Amino acid sequence: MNAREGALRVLYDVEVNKAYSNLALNKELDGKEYSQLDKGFMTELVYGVLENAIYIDHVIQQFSSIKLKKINANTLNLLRLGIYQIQFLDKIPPSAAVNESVNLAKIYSKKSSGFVNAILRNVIRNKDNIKMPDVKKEPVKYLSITYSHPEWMVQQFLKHFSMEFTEELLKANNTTPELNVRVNTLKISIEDCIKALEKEGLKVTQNPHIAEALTIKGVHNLVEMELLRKGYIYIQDFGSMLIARIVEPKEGDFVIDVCSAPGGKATHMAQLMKNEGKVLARDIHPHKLKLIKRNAKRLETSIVETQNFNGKDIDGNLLGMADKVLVDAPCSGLGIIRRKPEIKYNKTPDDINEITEIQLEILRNASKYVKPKGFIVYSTCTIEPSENQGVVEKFLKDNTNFQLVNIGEEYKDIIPGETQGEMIQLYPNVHGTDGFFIAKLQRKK
Ligand SMILES: C[S@@+](CC[C@H](N)C(=O)[O-])C[C@H]1O[C@@H](n2cnc3c(N)ncnc32)[C@H](O)[C@@H]1O
Repeated sequence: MNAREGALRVLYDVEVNKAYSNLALNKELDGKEYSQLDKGFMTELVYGVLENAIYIDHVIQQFSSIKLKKINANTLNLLRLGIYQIQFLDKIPPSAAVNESVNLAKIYSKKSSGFVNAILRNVIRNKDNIKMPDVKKEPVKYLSITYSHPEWMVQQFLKHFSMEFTEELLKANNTTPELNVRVNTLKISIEDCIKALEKEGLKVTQNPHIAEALTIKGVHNLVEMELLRKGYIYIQDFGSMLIARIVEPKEGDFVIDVCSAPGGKATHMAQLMKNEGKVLARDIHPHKLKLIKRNAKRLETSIVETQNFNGKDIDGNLLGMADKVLVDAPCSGLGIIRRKPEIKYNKTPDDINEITEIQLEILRNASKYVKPKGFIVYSTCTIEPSENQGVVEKFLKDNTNFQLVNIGEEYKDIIPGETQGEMIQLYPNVHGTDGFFIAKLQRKK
């Protein structure tokens, strides 16, 4: 098995079985004997194809008389893999890209090896003459093909942002995020952790806003990293870390995290509480509670208690009991396209309308657990205003007993970039973080 074959299998899984790219890739990497080099190359191929799939399909359609819909999944993915290497990877000789795809076609899609060969050779000959839509006449189509985002998504972004901002956002969505980790200060001091990472030959930078947040460079094998396995660090985006910081739980607090799996923010809150008090970590999916438990065990956050509970229901036993409540709501994920590029192809405009109803219902129910003068934080990893400000504004309309905390002002020391308003929105192209939204509300009495 080589990297290209592994990549083909992962792409099949993502396209046909609708698997998440990160999970499908881990499944392929797990337990198979790939070299370190092959693992890296396979990851690059999978994400490269997924990030650029609309553009690549546009190229295929220019050279194929057969419509894309009529081409079977393996043949199509072999063409995509070939074109990605020809068009985006200077280090691969184009002839090698063609030969490898043709050889794999002989195994995975026997009758189409001639077709794969013909299309890829044609692409090599015409690689600098790919026809693109005119940006002035068809801006949506141009952005959609150039940056491989579906047209409806581009239109949605253009409703809220300028052409220039949208283009920067789409570009940023196709980049690989840097590796951010949170130091688990329950087990190690920040200073000692930085020293230990540097001892492993890694380049470490401490975030200027959040002391426990580090960026590390030079990691070859994350899974084998001792500091990670032993719970000294937790992989987490800066934007995500900001959320627990804005919940700002104190030692001894009772906190409810109503949508908590896999427990990134729940364990961070327990860390900020120095393992004193209680974090009730709930989720609708029982199998995901295992992930929270595993993380809490590894990080030694002993105050995290898991519970299977649907946020669409109300728990009469907890009314007015919590000092702080976190609703890290399920969302369209338009802020984490860098990590899960398949979001671009799997989501529809209807998904957004549907999810806003659920988000509002979960927020309404969760607010009932807040003590007088207590707080509730609503966060998502999307940049779609109807799921963010839209939900909060609707909530505030019928819940006049809550008021917004001006987090742009109150937490300006930890929020990256320019001062923001009462609610904050982070963007990959502006802040270099995932596209998180955060609002904090206080119960008046
Ligand atoms: C954005 S993720 C949470 C991430 C988590 N807070 C963290 O920091 O690791 C949203 C979670 O909400 C859960 N979820 C979806 N619908 C839910 C519902 N109706 N009630 C409770 N949890 C729900 C999903 O299973 C998912 O784990």
